[in-house]
Amino acid sequence: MALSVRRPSLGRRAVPAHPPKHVAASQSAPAASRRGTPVIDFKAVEKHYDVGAVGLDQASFSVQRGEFVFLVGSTGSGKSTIMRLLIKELEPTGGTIGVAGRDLSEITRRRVPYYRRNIGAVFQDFKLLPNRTVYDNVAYALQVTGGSRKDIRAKVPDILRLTGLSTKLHNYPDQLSGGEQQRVAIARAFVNHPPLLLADEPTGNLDPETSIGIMQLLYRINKTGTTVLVATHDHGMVDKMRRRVIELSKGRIVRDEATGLYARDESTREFAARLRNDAPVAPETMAVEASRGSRTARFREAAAARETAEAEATAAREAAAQDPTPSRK
Ligand SMILES: Nc1ncnc2c1ncn2[C@@H]1O[C@H](COP(=O)(O)OP(=O)(O)OP(=O)(O)O)[C@@H](O)[C@H]1O
Repeated sequence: MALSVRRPSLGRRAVPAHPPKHVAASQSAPAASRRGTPVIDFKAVEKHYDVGAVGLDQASFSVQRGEFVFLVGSTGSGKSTIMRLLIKELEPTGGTIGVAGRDLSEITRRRVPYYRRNIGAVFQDFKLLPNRTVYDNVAYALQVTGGSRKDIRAKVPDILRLTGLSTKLHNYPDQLSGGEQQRVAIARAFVNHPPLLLADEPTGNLDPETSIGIMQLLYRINKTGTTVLVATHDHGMVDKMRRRVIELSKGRIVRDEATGLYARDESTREFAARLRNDAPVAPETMAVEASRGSRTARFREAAAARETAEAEATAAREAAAQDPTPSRK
């Protein structure tokens, strides 16, 4: 279940060069206290690699059951580190990580394979077994977790139908397109119906059309109640889906929006400052404004409020004109 460090891919949109150091995570994300035990709970998590590289720096965020969350950020910002910590391929150097209420530091090495059964993982490079058919690749995931033959016969065709692979079950991976191979990888990750699905650059090697199909599939899986965490550079996808977005920069969480874009939306003040070539707005203010919704949405709200006020004033004028009662001085 190795997660490899991603190589930068072309066409990525840069995140701000100097994002705010601290942004209160979950400013617009669901409040954990209101919604029970989070599926993922990072508290001040640090990951410093032996060579001195910072993987994560005081990262705190939580994800509730059934959420669909994008992790975004430039290359080396810490997305894969989060994924690898979640599957216990890495240990944090500080802070605590909870999964479904369980402190991961309490899971012994021997118990890690059992823990991982609750997590489906999908990677950019598919990691399929080349000498096994589609059916066997998926069945294998059940075999290694002790699934019976009956279990396999019942579950594999089901998941192949869900992932649109029913006609490809006898194909080998090299007889499939990239998108189909990724579907097999998702089928394999989801055949046990894990409550948590992690996808690290699931559309990284795929063309835009195929990427949409893969995202739709992840969305469908999310609709079954599975919590989905996707690390991606695919800004088109993030912008289309309008789901929760957590942005990392140099291991820090710099943005957490309930329905975000890939790149932080520009606030009205930032826009004005840019137009006037003013002094920059304080980053904390920008982040708070950004978390309140897009500029377009605010313009629409303001216009709607103006229209309502005008309609009310007109109605009041008309009512006054029809009212024969003289007004008291
Ligand atoms: N095994 C490792 N040993 C040393 N440093 C590492 C290791 N893995 C990651 N790092 C460093 O930790 C930081 C975060 O890396 P990580 O792979 O989490 O970033 P990322 O956001 O997933 O990047 P990408 O988008 O390129 O996949 C980077 O500076 C990276 O060089």
